[in-house]
Amino acid sequence: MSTGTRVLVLNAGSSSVKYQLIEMLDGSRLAAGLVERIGEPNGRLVHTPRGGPRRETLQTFPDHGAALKSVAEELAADGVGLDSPELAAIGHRVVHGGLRFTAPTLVDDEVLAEIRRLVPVAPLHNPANITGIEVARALRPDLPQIAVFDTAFHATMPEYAARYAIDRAVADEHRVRRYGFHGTSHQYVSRATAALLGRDPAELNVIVLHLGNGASASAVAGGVCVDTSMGLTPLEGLVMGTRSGDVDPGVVFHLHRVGGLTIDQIDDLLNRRSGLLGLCGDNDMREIMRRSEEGDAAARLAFDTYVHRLRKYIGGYYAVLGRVDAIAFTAGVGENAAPVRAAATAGLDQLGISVDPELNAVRSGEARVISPEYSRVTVAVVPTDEELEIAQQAFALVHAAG
Ligand SMILES: Nc1ncnc2c1ncn2[C@@H]1O[C@H](COP(=O)(O)OP(=O)(O)O)[C@@H](O)[C@H]1O
Ligand SMILES: CC(=O)OP(=O)(O)O
Ligand SMILES: [Mg+2]
Repeated sequence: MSTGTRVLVLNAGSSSVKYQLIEMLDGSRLAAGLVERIGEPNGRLVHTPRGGPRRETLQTFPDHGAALKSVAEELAADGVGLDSPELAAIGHRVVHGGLRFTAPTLVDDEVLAEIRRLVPVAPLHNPANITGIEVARALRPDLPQIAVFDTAFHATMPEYAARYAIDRAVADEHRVRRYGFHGTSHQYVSRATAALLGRDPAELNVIVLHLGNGASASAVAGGVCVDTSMGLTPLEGLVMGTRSGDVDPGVVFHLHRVGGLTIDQIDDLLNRRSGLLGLCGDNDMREIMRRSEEGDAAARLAFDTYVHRLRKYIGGYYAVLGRVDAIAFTAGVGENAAPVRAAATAGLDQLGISVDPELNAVRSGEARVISPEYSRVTVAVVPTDEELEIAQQAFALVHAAG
């Protein structure tokens, strides 16, 4: 077994790779960075070494392989290269683990083949995750490559929450059910919320709202996921940057039969050209808030539609849980967009949900409570840290195996 104490975490997205090199002895970041716009002419790599100034590289990264090679060079330049004996494992975010992968898993050829088999149900994500694993494996074939799945935390959902009400035999044959995603974040944030409140996660009921590019809500009862908004694929649920979230499946039939769109065109429409982008031409919440403050009607509608869907899930999960102790906002929008938090919780005092405008306006990278003392439900902003969670799970597996 490796005696290393560091884990490199790769979170490969469709056009980006986020990475962190973490020292597991104290959880500190030795380096962190992001490669974005992979495959486009104006690619960008931002690398931040521990303690040092961040370095930016503007160049074209034709594919994920090229991006990861540049990441390896940046790490080597800091003296913490991929060849370091202190590296214990490489942890990979893998979005869809299907029915089989409900725990962190050491990747071999057979596991990789199963992750590839799941590409049709995570077309935006699993292909990039696979590339990340393949490139990392080529660079360090001797190191354990460990996959940590977005779906894993949701495997505890009761069957009545996971099932769609469609013919059971058909559903079972094709493994059609709700899997849920962003599980690593929901798990981390629900625990961090308990820590913020000084409570035992086992006795806390939390609604977690992960609002990033993809967005999902979950109901977590005593540390266990009991429902989540994403489904067979990361398309169901909340309004997202470019994804529609919930639509009547009849919309698909109609667009095909009457609108003449092919299934692939509808897939592209709902996954890449809908959500905030489809409603107003922008998928960045900052831009949408700026435009709507200037009175732009399309941006205002996009904001209102986004918030309305969010409120429906908050109400729904309130009923699912029966008793809610905390609501936690996380990810890019949840952590930064105070107007979204305010609008999503406005007028819910009857449910014991209140937000203090001054606390809500505070900008900080720390977990913090934004509800007043009298609010029965604690509303909080709890920054997610999927990379740390992935590193911890990967490191624990390496040690358990050793
Ligand atoms: N200061 C901010 N105010 C409002 N929204 C923000 C802010 N910073 C980031 N965001 C939003 O966060 C989103 C990205 O969230 P993030 O969690 O980083 O996404 P992902 O990890 O899914 O790529 C973007 O759509 C952006 O609009
Ligand atoms: C599953 C998912 O939607 O992930 P992301 O938010 O990274 O797109
Ligand atoms: Mg994210």
